[in-house]
Amino acid sequence: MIEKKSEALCFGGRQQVWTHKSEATATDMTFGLYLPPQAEEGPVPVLVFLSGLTCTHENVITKAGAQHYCAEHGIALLAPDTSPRGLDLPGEHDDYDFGSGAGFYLNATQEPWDAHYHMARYVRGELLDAAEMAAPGLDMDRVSITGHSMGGHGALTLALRHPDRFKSVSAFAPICAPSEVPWGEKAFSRYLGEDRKTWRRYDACALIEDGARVPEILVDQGLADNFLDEQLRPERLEEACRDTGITLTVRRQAGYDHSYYFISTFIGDHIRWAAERLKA
Ligand SMILES: N[C@@H](CCC(=O)N[C@@H](CS)C(=O)NCC(=O)O)C(=O)O
Repeated sequence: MIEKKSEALCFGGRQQVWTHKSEATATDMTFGLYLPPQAEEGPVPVLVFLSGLTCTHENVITKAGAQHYCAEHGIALLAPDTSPRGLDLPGEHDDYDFGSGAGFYLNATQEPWDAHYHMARYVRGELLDAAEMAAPGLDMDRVSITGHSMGGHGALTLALRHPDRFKSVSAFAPICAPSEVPWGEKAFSRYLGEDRKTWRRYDACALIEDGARVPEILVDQGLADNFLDEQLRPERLEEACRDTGITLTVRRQAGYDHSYYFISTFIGDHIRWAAERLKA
């Protein structure tokens, strides 16, 4: 069952919000879906945007200014939530970087998180199925992925793990090596347990070191981002990609911070980059 919660006209297209029941999370899930004007005429490709810590489906659809570029290129934007909602697991709402708003796009194996926190499975499967149900005009053979911070980590790891599913991947200020930084160590040890070997499939650098490949990656990173050195570490991704055949472009943007002001400045480039690959 899927229910439309809202719809508004935006740059000639439709910005919608939908809610549906998810088996992966065993909760209701909400997502934003922007249908560009071209969706009235025929199937359009889809760009998934995964948001960062503390976000819901709403941040990117209200703050990134993406709809203008999606309308220009005839691309739908699919924006899921960042965690299951409506639960009250022990400690779930205590910290901004763990639990609600911080699902880390993985499949938890540790109690009590393993009953609900399956955001990797959700994004890869049910989210795409629900979007297709919401808008049968979407071309689900042409799907790309991008994201911000924790969502950049999600985009990189999902694309590396499912290179046939996603036609391209890019990221804004991604957590490049979560196993090696405080945000990732905290989340992974609680969701996945203390055995660090199990963390590797949710760490972009480890996945590449273990042989996962995508043809190319675009990253934008603000140099005035407070989280750059402690949490994000784009230089680790550059190291991991060296001599692998992956064409990595990291654009270091002087003066930009971690916020949606940074994202809205460069979102047009990421949508165009995805459009070129979705339409190739
Ligand atoms: N300590 C910060 C960290 C959270 C943060 O910066 N979140 C980023 C993603 S990692 C974000 O997109 N926040 C929501 C927004 O700016 O709209 C806070 O709680 O606001």
